[in-house]
Amino acid sequence: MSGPGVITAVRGAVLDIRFPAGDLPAIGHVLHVHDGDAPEIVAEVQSHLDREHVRAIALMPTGGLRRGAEAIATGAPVMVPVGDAVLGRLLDATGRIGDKGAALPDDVPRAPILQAAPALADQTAATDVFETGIKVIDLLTPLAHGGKAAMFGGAGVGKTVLVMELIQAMVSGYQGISVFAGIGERSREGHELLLDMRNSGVLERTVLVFGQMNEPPGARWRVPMTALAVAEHFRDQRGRNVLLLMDNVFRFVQAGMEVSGLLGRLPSRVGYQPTLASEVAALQERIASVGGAAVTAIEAVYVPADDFTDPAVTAIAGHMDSLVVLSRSMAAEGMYPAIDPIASSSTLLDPLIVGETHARTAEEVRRTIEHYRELQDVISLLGLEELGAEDRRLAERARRLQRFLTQPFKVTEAFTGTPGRSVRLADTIAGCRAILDGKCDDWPEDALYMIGDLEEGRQRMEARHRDERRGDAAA
Ligand SMILES: Nc1ncnc2c1ncn2[C@@H]1O[C@H](COP(=O)(O)OP(=O)(O)OP(=O)(O)O)[C@@H](O)[C@H]1O
Repeated sequence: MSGPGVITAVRGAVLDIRFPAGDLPAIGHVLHVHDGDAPEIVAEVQSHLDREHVRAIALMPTGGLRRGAEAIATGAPVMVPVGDAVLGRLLDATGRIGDKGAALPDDVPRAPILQAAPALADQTAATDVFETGIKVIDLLTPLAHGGKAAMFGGAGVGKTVLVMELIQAMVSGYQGISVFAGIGERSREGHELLLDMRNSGVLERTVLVFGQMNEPPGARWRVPMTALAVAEHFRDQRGRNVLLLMDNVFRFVQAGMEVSGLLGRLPSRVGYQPTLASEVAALQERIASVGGAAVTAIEAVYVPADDFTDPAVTAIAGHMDSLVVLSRSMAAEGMYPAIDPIASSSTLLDPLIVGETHARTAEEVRRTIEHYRELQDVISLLGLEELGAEDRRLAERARRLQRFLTQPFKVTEAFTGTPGRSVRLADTIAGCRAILDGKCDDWPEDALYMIGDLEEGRQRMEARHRDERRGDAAA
């Protein structure tokens, strides 16, 4: 532990601190800065400038901080409260309570936010399917229990709605602990989530950690690490399964880019930090299953300017087991959830894991929709009628499959007016099989739009026939 340091420069979130020569705190260690009666500021050492000076990034606003203030190094990384005491609570990146509730007990266990990933030999592979009740996900991009899944999409295509629906679907039926990390998004969304969780009774098994867009870059950059420290404690000390939800991981990369710029480092490709790949890996590799306890991660990833070749997007995608890609054109057509059946994928979609029927059905659904897309140019020029009989049949089935894979969500009930549906995987597969096998060829397309299982479509169709007959009789 070093003796107290003295702040020699403050430039926004960047602090330079002088320590006695030969007694510098290590990189990644925390500094507690005190300036008179002002509240304590927590900062993290980022570089050693010379034998006496370190440069640190503050994880809190530094407004009003003066040169000459004292910085105390504790000889450890930022330590945040973990364990049962934080269940049902909202924390910030430095572990302070953000929900106006009671203070935490003094003896609450604490864990460092920076830790190494578990050794590869200790990790267990993720091959059990985590059913979500969302048709298109369960069929085409199954999520792994203990795996990592990312929802990729540009602005406003439905990432947050999808993550919220997954929270609804998974947390309520889940026996483990859930940890939600809100990274760099609107702070309103965080408070809405807290209220929703409290009302649905899942809050007591959940920990919320927020570093939203109104907070300094250091906080947004460290908040996923804080969430991980909480998740790792439940996994390693308590042997509990943990569901880790992160919205939005792109904001973590962006905050890292801001920090890198503030520290005066030269940018790399597309202006990103030169350490992009290692920063993403340091986060993603800690999300692992060890000794029978699994951490399952669901991450929303913003895709800047809908460019899927963006270096941040590709760096994150490389770590995922399931890639859920949201499509702007599907969102524009109202085909929600706007999950692109062709671009999305999952390593679980293998006959040895999900079984022969599931894998074959998924493959046929994909092939049919892909073939329809290839025909799209011809159709828009000449119309569906000009296709050959075989192509036309395929195109009609593809359109029915696309509609069957839409689904009303529970979280959108309030503004769509349609109650949410959850569909069992077996019913999803049976529905797609029926469409592929031509059993719904004479159904009107809109009977399949925004329904749960196929039975609901049948009821909708029969109700419509009844109405028509009644109308005919009245006429
Ligand atoms: N499943 C859905 N059903 C109906 N409407 C939806 C659905 N998903 C998204 N929407 C519509 O799209 C809008 C944007 O969704 P959302 O906020 O999830 O997008 P986002 O990708 O998270 O956006 P941002 O990048 O701005 O955070 C919603 O407000 C809603 O109107």
